[in-house]
Amino acid sequence: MARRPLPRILSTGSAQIARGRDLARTAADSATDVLHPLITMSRGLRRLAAAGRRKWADTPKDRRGPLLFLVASVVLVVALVPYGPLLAVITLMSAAAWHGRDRTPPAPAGPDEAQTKRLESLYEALVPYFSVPEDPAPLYAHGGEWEKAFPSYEFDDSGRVCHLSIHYPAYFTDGEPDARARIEQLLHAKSGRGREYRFEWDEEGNLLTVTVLPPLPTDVAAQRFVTAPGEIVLGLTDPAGVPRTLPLTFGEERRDVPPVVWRTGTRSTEPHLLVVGDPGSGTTTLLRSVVLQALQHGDVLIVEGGGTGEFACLGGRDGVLAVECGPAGALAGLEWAANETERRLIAANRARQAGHAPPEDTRRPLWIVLDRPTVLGHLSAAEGRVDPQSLLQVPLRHGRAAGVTVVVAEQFDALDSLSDAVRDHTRARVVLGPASTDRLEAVLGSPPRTTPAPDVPPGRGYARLGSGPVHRLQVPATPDPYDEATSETHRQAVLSLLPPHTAPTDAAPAAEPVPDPGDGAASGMASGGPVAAPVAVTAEG
Ligand SMILES: Nc1ncnc2c1ncn2[C@@H]1O[C@H](COP(=O)(O)OP(=O)(O)OP(=O)(O)O)[C@@H](O)[C@H]1O
Repeated sequence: MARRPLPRILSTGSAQIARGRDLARTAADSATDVLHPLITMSRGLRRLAAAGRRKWADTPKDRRGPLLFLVASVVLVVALVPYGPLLAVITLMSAAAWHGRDRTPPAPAGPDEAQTKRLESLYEALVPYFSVPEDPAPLYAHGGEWEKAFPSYEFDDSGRVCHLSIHYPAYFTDGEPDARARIEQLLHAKSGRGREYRFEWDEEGNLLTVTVLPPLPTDVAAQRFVTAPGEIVLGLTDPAGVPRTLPLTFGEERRDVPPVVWRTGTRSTEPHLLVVGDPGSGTTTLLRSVVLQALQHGDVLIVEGGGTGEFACLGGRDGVLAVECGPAGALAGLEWAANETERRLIAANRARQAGHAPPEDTRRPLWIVLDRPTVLGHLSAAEGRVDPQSLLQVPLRHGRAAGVTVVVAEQFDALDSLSDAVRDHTRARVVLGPASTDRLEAVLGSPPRTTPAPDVPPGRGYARLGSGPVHRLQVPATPDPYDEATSETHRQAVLSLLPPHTAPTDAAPAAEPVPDPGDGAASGMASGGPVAAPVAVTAEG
């Protein structure tokens, strides 16, 4: 069958639209040129009127009468003098033209002397990397023109480069990570250490863009985030990295900030999280923040290997199944969680086969949160018990389908002791604290596009969800409210997020939960869940 030609409107439409747009732009430019004096004068009249209004407002009330009289007299005299009104109009228009002139100072023509020196020094430093002797017209040569190599640049108030575009020759091996790393290190050192840089390589355009990143805000306190069920805010990041923002309160202020949101649940592609850091980097704080968010819609079992009672504030609260601090309690709790995962799977499977919706008691999300499980593994081995991590296999492998999420925090030096199941199934990753690029790559699977900063506040690091990009991260301050060093503002912020204490089911009075550093007895337990939660853990201790 012969193909019918496109209607004319479709084939020539875009050309006509483009021509029309050009005509409109030319007409607008000409009109602006012709009307320029008028625009200037009307702007001047507006400014004069505003000045008059200000003067009138500033004049004390008792002097307004004489002032009005003076103005009226001047108007009368001008009106009576020959050619007075004409002269007055000419004077007024001249004054308006003078006041309405464009007063924006002309942009500086180029960099000043010190800035030029910096750019020259950067250019010279790049010459050995971006030139080869065979190049007949090298873009980079000693004593060459840096203006051609750096099409755009910006300086901060301290006179250091904060943005730079760099053209490089097409033969530079920008696809090789080592070659890139050499250039990035050099630029980092020459542009000023102690700041974080982002390097964007445009391989098609042979253009490298270097941007200095402002520090992420550290004044974000724990608070309720506006998120959907199953979404967990890990922290804040750069605006360029994520598609959405969250309205957050900073004391009295409210600001929209870009968050790193981790989606959990049955549709999540990264159903479990691993957090790694050095001591004091803020891993426990991140876990506390995750637990407070998880408790909004689910039940949480907490296993604390550090034994410092940093989750004591959560003991005995609604939704907190147990806070376990020792090997015996941890093993009992994790065994229960593994059985519960299997039970949920079987129940959901049976319901599916019968053509029913999954039963109600399999739908409430269950969270298993472990802080430093390798310590418990060590203690368990000493007592001749199994490693608690071995009980995580089922929740890690089948948790996604059963609504069970596992969160593990561990220190760098114990990473080797993490089980294969933990390493294979935790596809959401966070690294906190100062870490070299190699360490970051080892945990996140990809280096960040930014240079790691040498000094970072607690809670600062990087996050990567699955195979997505590496984001800079600042965790909201969620300290232990029972810690004496915690400020009153932060204590109140965390306390306000805690669920209410679980109503006692027997006559025993509700006691304030105290972590038991001894044999692993549960420090605070409650049956907040719809199924037989590890109350047995409590009884067995
Ligand atoms: N995001 C944060 N914002 C502000 N302060 C934080 C943040 N994260 C942690 N801190 C502070 O840093 C200190 C250490 O935090 P945290 O206990 O969470 O670290 P950690 O990595 O678990 O180390 P450790 O295992 O030694 O306890 C605490 O005083 C805590 O209040």
